[in-house]
Order: sequence, then structure tokens, then C-alpha cells
Amino acid sequence: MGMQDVRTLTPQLERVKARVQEAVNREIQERIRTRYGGKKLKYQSPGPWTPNAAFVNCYNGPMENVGWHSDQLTYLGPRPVIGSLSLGVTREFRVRRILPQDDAGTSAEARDQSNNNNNNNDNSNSNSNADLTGQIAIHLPHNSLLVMHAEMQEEWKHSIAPAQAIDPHPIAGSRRINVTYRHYRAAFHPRNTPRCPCGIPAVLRVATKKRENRGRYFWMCHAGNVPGKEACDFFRWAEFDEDGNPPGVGRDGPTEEAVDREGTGSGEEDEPGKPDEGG
Ligand SMILES: O=C(O)CCC(=O)C(=O)O
Ligand SMILES: [Fe+2]
Repeated sequence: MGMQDVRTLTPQLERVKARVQEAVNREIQERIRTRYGGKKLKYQSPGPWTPNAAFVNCYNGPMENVGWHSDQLTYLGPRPVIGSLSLGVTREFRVRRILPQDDAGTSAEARDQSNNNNNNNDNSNSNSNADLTGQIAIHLPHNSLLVMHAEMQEEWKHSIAPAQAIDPHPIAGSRRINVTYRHYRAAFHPRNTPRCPCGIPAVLRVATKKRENRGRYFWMCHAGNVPGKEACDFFRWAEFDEDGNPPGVGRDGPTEEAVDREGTGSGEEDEPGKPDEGG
């Protein structure tokens, strides 16, 4: 998957966007009420979710798949919500919790403890749905909407597994099309985010490995993910306010138009080799 082909939303995708937006906002409110104890997560964007970009993937046949990953936070900011529409052939979406290294081999209870800052009770519930490897499989039929809530990209990984066999769809044949609606935050446009000495915008990540740093955000050199570029050792902890904005971004901060005018550009990373999280 790359970002070579960036276009404006078609009129049809605009119409669909309005419906996805309505449904996702309803789900966010429901989740805040029933899972987050009545209040949004720390760093989650306040107010209605308003997608301004969509990624489209086509899985042309049962073998095409996407490996385990989390979607990059770099342009979305912390705690992003993503609305994911499925069309055509039903495929299996798998999710699993990111297991912190220093918790490996400890009890599920200890892991739950480490995720308590969310106030949610997902941990034990979802574990009961998981198989022995901790994976949860969700079937995504034609015309279904999957909501990846605010904790998803930072505490879980997801994948689309290759399929042994599929039921052909009357229109799509053996294909599945996935449209993920996302909100690119103006404050996270590359012109507003740290640049490392090697000259390209840094990527935003969250620490998951060391217990003492878990949940902290940091910027690091992106060159390691760019073919032919050598990574430098740029690293900087990131601080955000309650709503997930970097310091200095308020009402006078970058506008939404700033994001809409320019290509967004992103990439996914597949189990990236992550250097030590900066002590
Ligand atoms: O096809 C899907 O449902 C998920 C695709 C995905 O994970 C992505 O585009 O980042
Ligand atoms: Fe993804």
C-alpha cells in the first residue's frame, strides 16, 4: 500500500462519508457512556468526529491480505477514531492486543492493570473472545461498518488474514473493497510537526515496551521506513494537552483548510523494527 494515488473524494464517497460520520459519532458517544465512564479518553479529540480523508484498499482475491499493524498516528494524532467500510466479499479482520515486552509471561490481570488508564473494561471481555494466540476474528460482510475506537491504534494491532476460500459477491466477484475514513488533524500536518536533521518529517509513535514509558508519545526519524534512506537517531518525547493537541496549538493554531488543501500522505508500517524508546 502506498500513497501514490491521492484524489479528492468522489461525490459518492462524499455521500457515504456523511452516513459514516453520523454512525461513527453515535458509536463514539455510546462508547463514552458505556465504556469510558462518561468521559472521552485523555488525548482523544473532543467534539464530533469529522473525517477529511479516506484510504481505499482493494483485496483482489482471497490471498491478498494485510499483515499485523497499527495505523500510523503521525497525521491523525493521538487516540484517533477510524470508520472502516467493507464492500464486496466478506473477509476476516483480526485484532490482537499489543503485548508489552516486560509483561510477557505475566498474568492477564497484570496486563489489564497496565491498561487501566483507559477506564475501560475491554480487557477481560475481549480476552474471552480471543483464541489461544490472543487473536479475535471479526467477519466483515458487504456494507458493514467497523469502528476503530480511540484506543485501537495504540493498544491493538489488526490485520486482514488471507482466506482459504471466499464466497464470491454478485457484483464484486472475488474482490473486497475497504474504505477507511479518517480525520487528519491540522496540528499534525507535516509542516507543523518536528523535522529531523535528515530533513523529513518525523513520525509519531506511542511507547509500548518499557513499563515506565508506556503510553508516552514520541517523535522519531522516519527514514528507517523509507527505502534508500538511512535512519538518523532523531528522537523527541511529545507532550499533548488533554485534547491531544501539541503545545501552542489553540484557537489560533493551524486551520483545517491547511490540511484539506494539501495531500496528506501516509504509510502503514508492518511490525516496524523499533529502536529503543529513548531511555
Ligand atoms: O481492509 C481492512 O479492513 C483494513 C485495512 C487496514 O488495516 C488499513 O488500511 O490500514
Ligand atoms: Fe490498518
